[in-house]
Amino acid sequence: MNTATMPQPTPPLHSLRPLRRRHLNRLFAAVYASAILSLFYHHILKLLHSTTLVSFFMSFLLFVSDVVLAYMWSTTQAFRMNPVHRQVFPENLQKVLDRSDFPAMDIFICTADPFKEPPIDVVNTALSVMAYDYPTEKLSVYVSDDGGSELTMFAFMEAAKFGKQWVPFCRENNITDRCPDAFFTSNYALTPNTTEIKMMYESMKMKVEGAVEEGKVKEEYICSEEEGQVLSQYRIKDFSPQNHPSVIQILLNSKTDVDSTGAAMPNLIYVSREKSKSVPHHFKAGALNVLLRVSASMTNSPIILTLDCDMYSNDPLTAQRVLCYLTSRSNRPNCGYIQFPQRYHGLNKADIYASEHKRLFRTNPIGMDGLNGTSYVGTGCFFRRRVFFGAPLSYIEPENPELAPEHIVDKPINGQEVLSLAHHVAGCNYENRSNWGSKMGFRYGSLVEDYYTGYRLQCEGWQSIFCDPSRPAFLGDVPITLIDVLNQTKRWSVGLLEVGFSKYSPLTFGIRAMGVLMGQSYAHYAFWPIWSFPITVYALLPSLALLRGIPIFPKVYEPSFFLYMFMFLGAYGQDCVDFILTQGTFQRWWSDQRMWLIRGPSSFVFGTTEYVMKRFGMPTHGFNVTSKVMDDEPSKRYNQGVFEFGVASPMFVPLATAAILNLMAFLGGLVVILKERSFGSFFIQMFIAGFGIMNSLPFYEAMVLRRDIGRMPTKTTFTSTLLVGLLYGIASFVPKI
Ligand SMILES: O=c1ccn([C@@H]2O[C@H](COP(=O)(O)OP(=O)(O)O[C@H]3O[C@H](CO)[C@@H](O)[C@H](O)[C@H]3O)[C@@H](O)[C@H]2O)c(=O)[nH]1
Ligand SMILES: [Mn+2]
Repeated sequence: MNTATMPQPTPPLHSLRPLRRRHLNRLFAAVYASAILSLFYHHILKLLHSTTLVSFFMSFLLFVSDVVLAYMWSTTQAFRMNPVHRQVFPENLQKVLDRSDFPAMDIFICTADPFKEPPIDVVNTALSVMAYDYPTEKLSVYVSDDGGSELTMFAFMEAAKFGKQWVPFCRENNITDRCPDAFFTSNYALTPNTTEIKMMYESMKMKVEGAVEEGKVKEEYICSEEEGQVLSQYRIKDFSPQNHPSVIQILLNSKTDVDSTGAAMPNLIYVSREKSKSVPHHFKAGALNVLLRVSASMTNSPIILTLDCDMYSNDPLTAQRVLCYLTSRSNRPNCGYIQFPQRYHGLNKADIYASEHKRLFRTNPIGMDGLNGTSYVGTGCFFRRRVFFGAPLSYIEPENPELAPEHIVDKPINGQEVLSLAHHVAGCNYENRSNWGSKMGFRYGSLVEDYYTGYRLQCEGWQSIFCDPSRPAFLGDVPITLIDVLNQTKRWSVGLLEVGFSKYSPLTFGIRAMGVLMGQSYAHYAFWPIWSFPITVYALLPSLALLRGIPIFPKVYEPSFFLYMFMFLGAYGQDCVDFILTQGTFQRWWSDQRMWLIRGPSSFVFGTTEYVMKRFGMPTHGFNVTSKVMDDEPSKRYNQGVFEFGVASPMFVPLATAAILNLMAFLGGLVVILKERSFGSFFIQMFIAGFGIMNSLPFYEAMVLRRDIGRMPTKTTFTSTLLVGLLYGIASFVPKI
């Protein structure tokens, strides 16, 4: 596994170094595992000695909670056994590979809704990659528009024109921020040149945003008959996002379109696949498979980059960094993909919603990279096209040989032959009775198609590499309201459970296919939502018992008290250290653990419920696209680090309930302690309630102090207060033991 010393061609293109902290991690894992065993022993004694049904039930709830926590702890150890650090040296690339030998790349950008994903942002993403420091004629950008919208098409027609100025501008001035919006909001040098290009950008932006505001492209924006014809495809009878024929448009052709300096432009192709209400479209995975085939019919590049519409390129050298791994035969001979972390711009200082997902996108991947490679996270990932056609040693031939990864396209991309094949493979019935989605392409069956696809590829024997350069390769938007954040993780929860409880569960199939540690890493995510159980139990049970004056934890100074302390401080402490060591701050870590607690009774519980409903065939939400719109007011509050509630969502109810209950319990607990002089018996319960209060501060503020529109809706506060009353009522029937 440790391959730092493998011979490499000189000069080196990349290096790998295991982190020293792995030794400490392993030692700590052994100590902590023994503590878990002692805790279980303590639990079993308590269960055996419980005298009443009620005390048995409470002990049992706590025991199951701790079993879940221990299981999740065991899965996180896989990430800690061998974390590695990699470096690439793109400056050496051209000594090894001539620029003219760089392989061609197809870049896929997905968008699904022009009102949640502003077309001007999608355009920015596309322009940022079209301007890669890479031979332009080897780049092809394919935009998938699941929103089937003339607004997106219009935005890209404009982008094609502006791109002819933007791409050479970046190249000639050696610009680093090649996403126009990022460039124009940075501290750039004011020259006549930049002022001119800024004006062009602003004029494009105004037209595109104007069209979105109107909801349609006005006649005055349409410059030519050809443009009118393109847009007329959307204006046929019964055309809707859910029901329409395929629309494929070559907006730039690298063979014929040149930029303002006469150099070739990259290909830019717009694709909106055929949709029919009666045919399942498999959301993003379906869109990506259409792009796989459409791109095969046109360019069939051996390397594919997938991007979400909000993830713009922040480093023009990224494609070259990837070549550093793909050209040298590294220690990963079966490397199928290279994943860059999802990183974000515009986070507030404390990252109140923990949108950074540091563990998911940065800490855990270096752990998996030290095993057999990291998971696929949906965006910022470069694949070899070959991985979508079977395992490394068992190639699966697609139904049409023209789609095979080795096939060389020698026909013009705007020729009739290519176009008719492209429309054919973008048809909504094309995949019927085929291997697409099951053995070929991106895999269907989970709402987290990224996680699932990467997982299945790794089970087949493909490996991967995690590349996390210090300048982020891609930057994306974060949701800025709590409900968007919770809905996003709710969707992930549904998708993850779909994998966890499928016949390909990492626990069974995964461990057999890729070994215990890799299997455990994937199981960690598959069972992510089960964290809801211990979090909810710990949020409610100790407080209710405290209010009733029932001690449920060991007394201070009892040996098992120290066990509890060690387990809490040990797990939290290690988590905090890991977080801060990956370029984190204490403040952001605090937000991160708070969001973990918040997700428990909300996203995770509701996600699990939705999963169960789905299993029983009841209608569910599907892929609810996260909004990337930055409205002024919520944006302002987000930047000030204030939580945004605003809507009366049922997901807020358990959270507000726990917040109120913890506060009441803490105050009630003080009374109990003073009355009974029993501080020692209730210390842990007081501590838990107090910890709950510390984490609930934004909730109290939102329920009581705030008057702005983002406050907690009165309805939610009212319902939660009633619920606390109800819970307390039920608890009062419980006899004191
Ligand atoms: O029917 C659909 C639904 C979504 N998308 C696109 O999928 C991407 C991700 O959607 P988003 O709403 O931003 O979801 P997130 O939860 O932010 O995305 C994370 O989780 C998804 C899986 O749930 C992955 O696909 C993403 O890559 C990953 O960043 C966007 O570009 C969408 O346009 C489609 O193309 N078609
Ligand atoms: Mn997203």
